[in-house]
Amino acid sequence: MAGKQVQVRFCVPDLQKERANCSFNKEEITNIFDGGEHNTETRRKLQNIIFSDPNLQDPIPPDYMSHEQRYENELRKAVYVMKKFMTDPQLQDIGGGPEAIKWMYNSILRHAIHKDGNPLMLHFGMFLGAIMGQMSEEQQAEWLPKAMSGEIIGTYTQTELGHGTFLRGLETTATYDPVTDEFIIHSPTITATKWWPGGLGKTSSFAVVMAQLHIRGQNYGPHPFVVQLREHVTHASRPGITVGEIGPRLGLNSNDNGFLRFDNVRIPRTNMVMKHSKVLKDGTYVKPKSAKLSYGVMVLTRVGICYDVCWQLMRATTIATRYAAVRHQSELEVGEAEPQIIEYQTQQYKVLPMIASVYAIWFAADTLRHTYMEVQKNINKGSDLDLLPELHASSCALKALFSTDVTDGISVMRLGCGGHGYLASSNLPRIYTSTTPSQTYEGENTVLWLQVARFLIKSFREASKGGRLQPSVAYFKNHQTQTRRITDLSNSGLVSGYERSVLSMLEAVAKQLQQYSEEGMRYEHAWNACSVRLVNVAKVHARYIVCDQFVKALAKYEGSSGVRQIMDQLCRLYMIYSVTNDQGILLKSGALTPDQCNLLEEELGELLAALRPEAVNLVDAFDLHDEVLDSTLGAWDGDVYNRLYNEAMKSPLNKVDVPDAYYKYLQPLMKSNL
Ligand SMILES: CCC/C=C/C(=O)SCCNC(=O)CCNC(=O)[C@H](O)C(C)(C)COP(=O)([O-])OP(=O)([O-])OC[C@H]1O[C@@H](n2cnc3c(N)ncnc32)[C@H](O)[C@@H]1OP(=O)([O-])[O-]
Ligand SMILES: Cc1cc2nc3c(=O)[nH]c(=O)nc-3n(C[C@H](O)[C@H](O)[C@H](O)COP(=O)(O)OP(=O)(O)OC[C@H]3O[C@@H](n4cnc5c(N)ncnc54)[C@H](O)[C@@H]3O)c2cc1C
Repeated sequence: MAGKQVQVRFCVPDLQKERANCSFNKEEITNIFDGGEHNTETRRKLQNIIFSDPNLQDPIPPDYMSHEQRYENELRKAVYVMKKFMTDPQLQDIGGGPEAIKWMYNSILRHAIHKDGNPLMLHFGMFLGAIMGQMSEEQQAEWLPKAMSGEIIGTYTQTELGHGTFLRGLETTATYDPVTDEFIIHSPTITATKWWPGGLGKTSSFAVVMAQLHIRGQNYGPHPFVVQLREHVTHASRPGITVGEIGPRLGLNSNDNGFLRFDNVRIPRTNMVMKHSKVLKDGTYVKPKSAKLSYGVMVLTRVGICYDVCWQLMRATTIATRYAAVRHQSELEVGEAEPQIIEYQTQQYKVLPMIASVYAIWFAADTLRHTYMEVQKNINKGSDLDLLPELHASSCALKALFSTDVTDGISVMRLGCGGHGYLASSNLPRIYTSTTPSQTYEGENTVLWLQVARFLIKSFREASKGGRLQPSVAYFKNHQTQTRRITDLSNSGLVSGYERSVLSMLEAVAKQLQQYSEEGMRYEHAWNACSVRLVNVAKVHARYIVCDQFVKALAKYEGSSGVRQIMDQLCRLYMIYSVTNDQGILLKSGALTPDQCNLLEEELGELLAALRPEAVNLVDAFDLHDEVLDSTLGAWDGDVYNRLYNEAMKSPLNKVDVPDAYYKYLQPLMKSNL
């Protein structure tokens, strides 16, 4: 919706009623998701400035624009935002400049400005991420100011036509020529063509390129290099560079995801990204502390995705919950007025566990972010990298779990809005199409689950030998002495049920791996033959992490009793929702009995009823501006039917009563049948 309005405080009677009684302080919850009162204040100031700026509005709804118009419109806004942040005095007051742009693009506000992708997204995300996280200090001094000011625009090009997942299989080469002190970047085959990177097609003048490093005939594996793709000023693609856009996609079509080929393009040796590995002038290769440090930008982005999908779930739950309070349908009692659909327990079961999931995701993402910062600190200090496997496994687990949960959750929110949820103006289709690729990019989820399983199996074997365990698998140490069944159904009891199920699943799959090996199967094939089970155990371990973090976050919470109480209920709901969904697994492992499952299902119904009166207040507490929601069904005022009608009026087909197509096609047909 091309919204012009700012927050309207009128709301329909259904929502007035929902908002009349609220048992908790909404602002306290808003502050949690902003990361503190100060951030809430900054965000609100920022959104007031941004949303009242006519230059950041869309001239027509993007759904009615062509591919080129969408790209141009988003690029116009992205560049305007950059200029505005550099010059607008109102924004200097709240800390304008490049850091603030980065802050804004790493917040939920980016979804309000750019409705379906942003050609500069990769610049602010992975290009700057590679400069700041992967370049030496001298390199940063050279590249960072140019990238921050927009003098150069960059992207991150790793995936090729032939290989996305298997990085060691990348075909682009960077061959060192000691005579000229240059690397030669080359795409030897069609499958070596870089394919997918955001902002690559028409926007970026530079790229971080992942290529196999060759020195004197030896391959040192994939490493990052900075390559200039387009000329300054004219922006023409440079000699030896073939670059363009890859065409329409399921969503995110305002971005210019691109392809790129190199024909023996020479770059200075110092364009190799050299914080971790280096190549000296004489061709000596200096090894990094860990070969996987060059994968660091991906790890950072996986952490970012956990937050990003959480914002998408906040948007979808806000829309579906408000709509469920406004929509009346069918009857609970024959002859009575049609109830709000949120009165149906099945509707509550759609929205409330997803609201609880927002909290669960947020707390686990926060812990992951702290682990990331800890590892970064250690890398910068040059200290040991003990926590690197933990960070890798947890970031893979949570990125895979949250991207799946949220994509599924958004789909449930859309279905929960009936037919209107299918309309573009509800914004649920676009929220879905811009979230579902997070299951593929930054590591295809099945592949990430298998990385988690690798870590689990290794840790399980370590535990059996009494070895050192990383924090997320510290619970493995008890596995030989523990009985399987849990006796109490408290939150910590249920967390323990997950632990025991993971251990039981691991025990079984480790046994199967062992058996295959003893039968003479090579380990890799035994692994493949067990991989469905391995993925399953990785998923249960990930759910364990999230449940455990939710319980721990609440144990530390020091806010008001009202907020504490509602979060306790949400945590309990998340636990029971998860356990009852996974009951087959918990029953099979012997952690739960059927009677215990019945008790939990009863409690689930009670929790839904207890939380139902707070549903609208809970989503209000996310404090999402109408521009962030961009939805006919989810706006704060709940004026759903007028909004739906007004949006329909914007369809270009409604400009005339009888369209030209009638005269061209239909009239001849209808005439001939007269
Ligand atoms: C936002 C929108 C924009 C989107 C952008 C993109 O999509 S950009 C494109 C995004 N593209 C993708 O995301 C591509 C996804 N693919 C990949 O990330 C990798 O190819 C891989 C991780 C699947 C395998 O890598 P491999 O074949 O090199 O490794 P291996 O399996 O042989 O394991 C060897 C050891 O390395 C360990 N280890 C591995 N990674 C890490 C790490 N990051 N840190 C630390 N450790 C790591 C692993 O645990 C194992 O340890 P162990 O057990 O020996 O102690
Ligand atoms: C919207 C979008 C934006 C993107 N942006 C960028 C970008 O900016 N920069 C960039 O470099 N890339 C980008 N990508 C590419 C993305 O990172 C890759 O698509 C992703 O890593 C998956 O790789 P693939 O496409 O080669 O899939 P494949 O690896 O070919 O996966 C296909 C199937 O094979 C299975 N499979 C593969 N390997 C294994 C295995 N070892 N074990 C079991 N199953 C396996 C997978 O599970 C999957 O089911 C983007 C992709 C999308 C969709």
